[in-house]
Amino acid sequence: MTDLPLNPMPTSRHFLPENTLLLNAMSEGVYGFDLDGNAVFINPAAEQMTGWKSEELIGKNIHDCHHHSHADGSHYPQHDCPIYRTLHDAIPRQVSDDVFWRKDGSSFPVYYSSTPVYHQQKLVGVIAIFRDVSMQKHTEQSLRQALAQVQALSERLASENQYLLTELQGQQGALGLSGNSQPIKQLIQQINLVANTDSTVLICGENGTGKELVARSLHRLSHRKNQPMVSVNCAAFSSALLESELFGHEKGAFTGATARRKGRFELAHNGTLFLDEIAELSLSAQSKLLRVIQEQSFERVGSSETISVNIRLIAATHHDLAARVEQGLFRMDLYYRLNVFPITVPPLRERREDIPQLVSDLATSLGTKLGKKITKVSTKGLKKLQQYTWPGNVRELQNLIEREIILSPNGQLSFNTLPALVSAPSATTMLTMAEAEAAHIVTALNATHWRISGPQGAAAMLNMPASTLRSRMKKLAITR
Ligand SMILES: Nc1ncnc2c1ncn2[C@@H]1O[C@H](COP(=O)(O)OP(=O)(O)OP(=O)(O)O)[C@@H](O)[C@H]1O
Repeated sequence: MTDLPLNPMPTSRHFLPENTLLLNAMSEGVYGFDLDGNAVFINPAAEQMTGWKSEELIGKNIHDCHHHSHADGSHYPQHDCPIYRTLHDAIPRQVSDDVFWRKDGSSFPVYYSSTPVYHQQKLVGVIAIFRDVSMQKHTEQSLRQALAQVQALSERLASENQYLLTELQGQQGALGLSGNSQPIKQLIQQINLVANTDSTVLICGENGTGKELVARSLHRLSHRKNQPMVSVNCAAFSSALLESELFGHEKGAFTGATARRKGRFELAHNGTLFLDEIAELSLSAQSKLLRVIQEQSFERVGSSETISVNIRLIAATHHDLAARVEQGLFRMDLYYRLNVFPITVPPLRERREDIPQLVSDLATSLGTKLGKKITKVSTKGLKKLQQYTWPGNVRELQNLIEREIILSPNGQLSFNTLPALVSAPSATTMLTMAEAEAAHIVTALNATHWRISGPQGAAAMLNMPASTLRSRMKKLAITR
């Protein structure tokens, strides 16, 4: 019988001899080290990653073979190596910013762990498990580069946006509202008074006077300016569609509702909701709107879940809303809810002195849009513009200037091509405003064979919606 020492010295066989099959099958590299730091076990994955064969390394100091230098090539002393530190203090470690050197002198980034191994409660060595993380590092690097590009782009966009906003403000004055007449000054004063409150504003005025521009100014001057301003043209939707447009809908709420959709109220949360052509709301939509204004909450079409929102409401109409209340077409309670702070945008014919500045500002911005530099506007032409009644207001003037710029060969606007109806009646044949307007409408009707709507109709010629033309005809008692 051979005498066995009381505490036999552990050998490599104590390194998991039963588990070598399992270790050999692992895709991570596995090294076993004895207490001197010499290799006692190497699996095939480690061989493949480093290029060193097991038989070339067993019994040798692995640190000297492929952990001798840092990634930058500087010396890596063995006592600094986390694996060897584990051999001495038995503390497990994980490292993700190191490299291993291959037999051929190249290196690869590794993630590794060093774990102490015990036999009969005595430390006998360390197991190091490592993975080649070149791919991950490469992907990480690409992602970092992509992120840096996205950040640079978004910074550029933000500064371009800031630049464009400044340009726009420079071109059109603080509010984008050209004009210096008393009515415009009063309008700007009202805007400044109410902009930074949460009060509902009702903007009234004829078509093309600048109601939407006023709404945008109110939003831009409010504390909500960095939140969205969401616009809805109530005349553009049928009453059924308008409800889902305003309040959103659940999937399957109606035929064609193939997905859940947020409504404009939800989209405008914390911002401003601009309801244009408010008079066109159906009575059913009016009562729903009233509830939202009262409770600041609503349900999506097809849902019973109540959604709360914080919204500043601005409404606009070219109709006389009070008259529509009298006619039973508009709910009185909603009218009072909307009419908290009414603003009336004056028609262009009541502020003709603004026409020169409007022409100058509009010609500059339209010239830029059309790629033409406008150098001159004839005084005779300007006078003609100031004598016209402008039923289509600033929009009509804008369209006229655009046409004139397109037709002008030399960057000079003379307005010679204006139809006869634009020229002023002589002093002896001076008409009242209503007479002039009626005459203008009748001329357009005659020219279109009394067709009101459609692209060949008088409304299109006058740059106004057919409904507006009909109501003007009614007001001015124009019949065929
Ligand atoms: N004071 C102004 N200064 C410069 N541009 C203006 C002014 N008023 C209106 N405009 C321009 O005229 C056009 C018509 O204005 P806007 O759409 O705001 O009118 P609106 O009253 O909302 O018209 P509608 O009732 O038809 O919706 C816009 O292009 C707008 O920028």
